Order: sequence, then structure tokens, then C-alpha cells
Amino acid sequence: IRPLVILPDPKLRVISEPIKEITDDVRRLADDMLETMYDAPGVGLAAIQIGVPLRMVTMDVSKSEEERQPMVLINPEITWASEEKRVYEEGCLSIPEYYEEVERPDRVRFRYMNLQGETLEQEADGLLATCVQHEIDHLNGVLFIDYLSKLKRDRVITKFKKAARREAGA
Ligand SMILES: O=C(O)C[C@@H](Cc1ccccc1)[C@H](O)SCc1ccccc1
Ligand SMILES: [Zn+2]
Repeated sequence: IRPLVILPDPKLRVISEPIKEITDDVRRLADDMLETMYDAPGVGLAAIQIGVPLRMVTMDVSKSEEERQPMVLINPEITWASEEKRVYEEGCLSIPEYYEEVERPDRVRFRYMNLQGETLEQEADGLLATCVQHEIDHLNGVLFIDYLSKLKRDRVITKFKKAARREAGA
């Protein structure tokens, strides 16, 4: 389990680098991310959220504990998005205990490489569509608060800056 990077850490604004080769380190990163994601718990995690600026995402939107369906996406990209939008109350493991409605395309198609080195493309709707868009945003330094009004965004950033100062014992 790796510590989560929390707002206002500037690491969250980094654009993550593509993964060029699937090495044992890359496989270990996937294991660390899945372990951290399940422990949080969350349904998705981007590598930058544990401080690693590489384009890897883990997801598991399966409902039950028994039937875990872990997904590891390497260099994922959205290849198509529906016109229809859907509003979902999003949260973020890097912005704890803050939830706001975000509107995103209802369905997306995304392409990625898996840990076996295969390039796959699949379509998603519902929570998986929301999650994959939220995670790929992380790889581009975009947070869900960027879709809110400036007023709301500034409020939450100020709140987390104050909390960070208190922690530093300022
Ligand atoms: O911070 C993250 O990237 C993980 C989020 C991903 C996510 C956010 C909003 C909507 C879908 C996925 C965590 O999974 S937040 C916890 C959570 C758990 C169940 C459903 C939605 C969010
Ligand atoms: Zn997030």
C-alpha cells in the first residue's frame, strides 16, 4: 500500500509519461496500485496518485468483493465519446471527502495496452465510462474540480491548502 498524493500537491498537475516497455517494475507498480486502490477503497486509481508520473491506470467497478475484476490500463486513450452526457457525483482519492456533480459523455470507447502487451479497445457506459474518463484526466494533470465553477474550485483548493498548512504545523 502506497501513500496517496493529496491536493494541493503540485504532483497532481504533472502530465504523466507513456510506458515504453512492460518490465518487472511496471508489473510491481500495477500490483501496488491495485493493492492501494482496494484498500482506499476506490474503483479507480492513476499512477500519479501514488506519486509515479507514468501512464498507468487500475480500475475495478465490479460490485462484490468476491468477484473482483481488476483492470490494468497502460497508456490508455479515449478513442470516441458519445454526444449524450451524464451527470455523476464524483469523488477523488486525492481530494478526500469532497463530492460534486460532474457532467461527462455517457459512453466512451477507449484503447489501452494490458500487462501482457496486447492492445485492446473496448466500449464503456455507466460507472466504468465515468471512471475511465476520470482516470485518464489524472494522467493529463486534470482533476474533476477543474469542471466546477471557479468559485467552487477555489474554495476547495483553499480548504485543502489550509489543511496542508495545519499538518505542516505552520
Ligand atoms: O481518485 C480516483 O481516481 C479514484 C476515484 C475514481 C472515480 C471517481 C469518480 C467516479 C468514479 C470513479 C475513486 O474511485 S473515488 C471512490 C468511489 C468509489 C465508488 C464509486 C465512485 C467513487
Ligand atoms: Zn481522482
